[in-house]
Amino acid sequence: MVRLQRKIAVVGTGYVGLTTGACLAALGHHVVCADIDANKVDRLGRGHVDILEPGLDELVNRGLTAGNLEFVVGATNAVSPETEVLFLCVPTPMGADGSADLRAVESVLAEVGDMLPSGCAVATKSTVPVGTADRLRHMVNVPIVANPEFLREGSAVDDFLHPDRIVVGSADREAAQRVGDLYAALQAPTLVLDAASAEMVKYAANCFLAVKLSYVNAIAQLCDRVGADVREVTEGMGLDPRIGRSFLKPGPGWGGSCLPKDTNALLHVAEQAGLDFALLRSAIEQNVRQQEDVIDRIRQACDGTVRGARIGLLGLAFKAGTNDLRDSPAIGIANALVAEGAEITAHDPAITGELPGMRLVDDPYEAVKGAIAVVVLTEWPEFRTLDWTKVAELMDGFTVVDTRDLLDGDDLARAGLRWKAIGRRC
Ligand SMILES: NC(=O)c1ccc[n+]([C@@H]2O[C@H](COP(=O)([O-])OP(=O)(O)OC[C@H]3O[C@@H](n4cnc5c(N)ncnc54)[C@H](O)[C@@H]3O)[C@@H](O)[C@H]2O)c1
Ligand SMILES: O=c1ccn([C@@H]2O[C@H](COP(=O)(O)OP(=O)(O)O[C@H]3O[C@H](CO)[C@@H](O)[C@H](O)[C@H]3O)[C@@H](O)[C@H]2O)c(=O)[nH]1
Repeated sequence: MVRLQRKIAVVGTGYVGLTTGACLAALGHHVVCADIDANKVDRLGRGHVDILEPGLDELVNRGLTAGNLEFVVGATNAVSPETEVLFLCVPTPMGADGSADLRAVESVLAEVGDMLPSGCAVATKSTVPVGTADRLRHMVNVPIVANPEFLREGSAVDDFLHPDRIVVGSADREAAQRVGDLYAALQAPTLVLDAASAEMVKYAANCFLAVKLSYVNAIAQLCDRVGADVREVTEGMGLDPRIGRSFLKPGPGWGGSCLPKDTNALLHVAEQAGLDFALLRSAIEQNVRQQEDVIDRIRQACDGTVRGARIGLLGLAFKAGTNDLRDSPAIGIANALVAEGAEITAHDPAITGELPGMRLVDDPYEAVKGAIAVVVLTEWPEFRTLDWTKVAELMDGFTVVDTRDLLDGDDLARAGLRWKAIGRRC
């Protein structure tokens, strides 16, 4: 029997909102989740989860069955006189000038601003620029608490239930503490800060990760030029606990729904504050160069031009374990190849349907058939165990560009294929 604890409203049922709602319900709270997308609400209400997140489906269905997780259309329908915390989990996409677009956040606050009961708090889980909680305080009759979320796609439920830290920040410390208390069962270190610092933690963390990746991607490029092996180099770096082993894997560039928009948003915040954040700008520029470098490697694999060349792509999601294509480097690279006249056939185990400009197939061997070059763009483990002799027979060329350093070069060599990985001796 679920012990009903606090009455929570969650607005936005995407990666963050649905995970938050389902996990808080699993912790015993009564949660009402709202979305503007009536079709999504209808499906969720019947237990259908459309995003790929291990464990989420089960938690949603458990909450529905227990009766402490509900789905409604529209933020106002999630609010009741008993609501204690309203979580904002709506998108904050990148605006034309790089800044975070806060229209969804503002529109929800405008909708519910007057109807929140006293004693309630609004918690922003959406990633919002520093100063947002203070700037929007006038829109609601209750305190706003910045409560950034650090979950990763593909491990959202596990990350939510086993967080490294809980960060809450507000001008009203008592309200911040109340929001922090919701997570008490998780026994995570909890930082109670002012709102600006809490908002800054989120950007500072994501941008640090992006800088780290741009750095390691540049090191991989350099390894290629000087004859070093980036896998050995990063192993040597990662053993230093001040550096750490994670986020040291070179790739086709970092992507996804967060890092690209959050780096641009922080750059914009810095510009507004009169700071030339050259380091961050440079990390963003390196990321563009990384993708251009991959395209160049593909051109070389096709004897200098991709015009008219059949290219097989393995992986389209921005990383393995998700079906999210938002700001995926693989999509950027595929589109650039299409624009140069390549004929693209792509396979991703998590993606079905149609994508503009390319043929999407549900069999990896179909994707490589007749290809001059094959390119691994997402590190799905199943690509590692493909029958490379069969791949070699199906291909018209013999180069496999492995942007994730996923494959075993010896396996490919035995099949008569040429393996090209960034920064690896091959
Ligand atoms: N995706 C992540 O891994 C992640 C992690 C941490 C933080 N964040 C941040 O969380 C926020 C949400 O990200 P997401 O990936 O969950 O987005 P998402 O696009 O997956 O989901 C957002 C949901 O909000 C709904 N929505 C939009 N406007 C609405 C409104 N006015 N009223 C009610 N619902 C509305 C949409 O229909 C959608 O279902 C962003 O600010 C993002 O930066 C995302
Ligand atoms: O060693 C690595 C690690 C990651 N990546 C790439 O970096 C990008 C981001 O990966 P990841 O951070 O795992 O994805 P997200 O799910 O977008 O999570 C980030 O963005 C979220 C939204 O803000 C935060 O909550 C998370 O803490 C933060 O890790 C992807 O393109 C990955 O392929 C690499 O190339 N090499």
